[in-house]
Amino acid sequence: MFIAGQKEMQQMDQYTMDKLGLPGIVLMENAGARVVEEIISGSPCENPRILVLAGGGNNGGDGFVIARRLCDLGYDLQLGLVVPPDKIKGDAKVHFDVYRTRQLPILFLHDSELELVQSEIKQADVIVDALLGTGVIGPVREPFGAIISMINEQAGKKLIVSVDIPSGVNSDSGRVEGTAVKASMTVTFVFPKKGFFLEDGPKFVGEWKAVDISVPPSIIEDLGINLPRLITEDLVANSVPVRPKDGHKGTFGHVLVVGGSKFYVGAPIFSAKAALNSGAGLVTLAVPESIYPMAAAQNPESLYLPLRDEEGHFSIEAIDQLSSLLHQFTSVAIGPGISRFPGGEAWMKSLISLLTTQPVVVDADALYLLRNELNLVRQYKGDVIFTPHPGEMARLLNKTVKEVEEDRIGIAKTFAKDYGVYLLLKGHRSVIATPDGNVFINPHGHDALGKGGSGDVLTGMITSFLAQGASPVESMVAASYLHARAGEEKSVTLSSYGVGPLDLIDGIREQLRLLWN
Ligand SMILES: NC(=O)C1=CN([C@@H]2O[C@H](COP(=O)(O)OP(=O)(O)OC[C@H]3O[C@@H](n4cnc5c(N)ncnc54)[C@H](O)[C@@H]3O)[C@@H](O)[C@H]2O)[C@@H](O)CC1
Ligand SMILES: [K+]
Repeated sequence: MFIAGQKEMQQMDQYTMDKLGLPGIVLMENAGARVVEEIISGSPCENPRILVLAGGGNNGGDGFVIARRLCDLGYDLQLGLVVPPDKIKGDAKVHFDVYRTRQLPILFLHDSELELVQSEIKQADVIVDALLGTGVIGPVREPFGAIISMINEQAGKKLIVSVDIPSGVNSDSGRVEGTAVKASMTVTFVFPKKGFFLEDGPKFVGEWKAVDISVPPSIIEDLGINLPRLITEDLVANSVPVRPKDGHKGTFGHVLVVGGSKFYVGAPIFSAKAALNSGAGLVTLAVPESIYPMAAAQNPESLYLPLRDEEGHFSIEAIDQLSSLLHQFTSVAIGPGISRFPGGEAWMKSLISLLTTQPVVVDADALYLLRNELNLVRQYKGDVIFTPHPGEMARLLNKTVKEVEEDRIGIAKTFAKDYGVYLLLKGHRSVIATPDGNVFINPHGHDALGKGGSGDVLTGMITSFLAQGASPVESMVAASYLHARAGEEKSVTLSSYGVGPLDLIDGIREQLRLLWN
């Protein structure tokens, strides 16, 4: 499934109207009809009182269709119009005129006391938010702001259905500059909007569903646009490497994890365990020799390469030890727990120069150590995957975290193209970008994952899928999704406070099992 922004939605609507000849009022009628179906199926009681709040743009136009159709179905319905009727134009006016001609119930709220709105909101069982759609610009003006605050007082108590997007959320950035409706459910047209997955958006959108309004599925090809894709369970099922029944440990690849230091003993272990429990045939852990006994005692499932160290971090001799061994590994993860050690930049440079064509996942402080040698990455013959969190991304680009968070898709896309890397920008909703300009968004994520060690688990999973023969995109898509779903599910039994990296690995096994059932 694709994800669209305001401009692309406008292009699609325009194409359907102008080139295919389907009038906008038909699209609006379809849109309203689909929302009505969802309201009925989500209704909290048999005879709900429904309040439709409509603005003056086309989102309000959808609201007039919804209100008319609900009246015709016999529902106890009230339409509240928050703009003066003479402000309604175009397709919305056509449907408004039909509504008026039919003499269906309407309250003119633009010049009435806000107490009236308040009492209507309180009486309703279901509130339909058709105030503002993708056309919102800047913070919501009054009386929208006050009305939205009243709607939000009912959040969690009543069914709040937003039409297309919660009013006040920017469909491109997810930003809420003033206030926005906290929807229980958003029924969106054609494709989910970028704003559902960015910045404030996820906190407002609730459960969402994309519905068909007769914009044809071929439209993306017809318009020749490259939209971000949503990571779905189907995409993941097609991305996780299939295991031949007669496979042996040689079939499933050999992962090398390079990391660890005196202060970070656990990180490389989490990566190694995650790699093994996501199906890798063999996992070797290359750690500084001073932490090797501890690591091996904690994690006997891996093979070990204890490397020369100096004060608890890798020393330059470790590179010589690795040089004749690297060819035997199918995929390599560098970084978990490696730390920022003196001479680390030169150390990283030497290690990257030794690798030939294996896919390499670069994470954590390896990203820091490589920050001034990105040309090496560009020249590398194999695939390189970076998995930064927003802080690491900001450092790679000399930007602030705020700048990164304000343009996650744009930044990920540009970086992946500029340096020829596959990039997984972590966050509440992770963004994946490829060197050829494709973008994927993970709709899952959970605060249970907001702990040290979660990222190491993700790195291990990606490297594991690579070792089993998946492409970089398949590995990132599958790992990101299953990792997030594991966090969500584990939080149900352990609470989001209680989920740790080892629980996460356990949850990933469960997710893999569910995928194949
Ligand atoms: N034919 C089409 O184009 C279709 C459009 N659809 C609906 O149309 C919506 C987009 O319609 P529009 O482009 O008319 O835009 P909206 O209806 O989202 O909003 C535009 C209206 O909001 C006002 N506005 C903008 N920013 C504001 C702010 N900060 N505070 C208060 N008022 C503000 C504008 O003055 C204008 O009246 C979609 O979200 C969707 O619901 C659907 O009906 C499907 C078909
Ligand atoms: K809306």
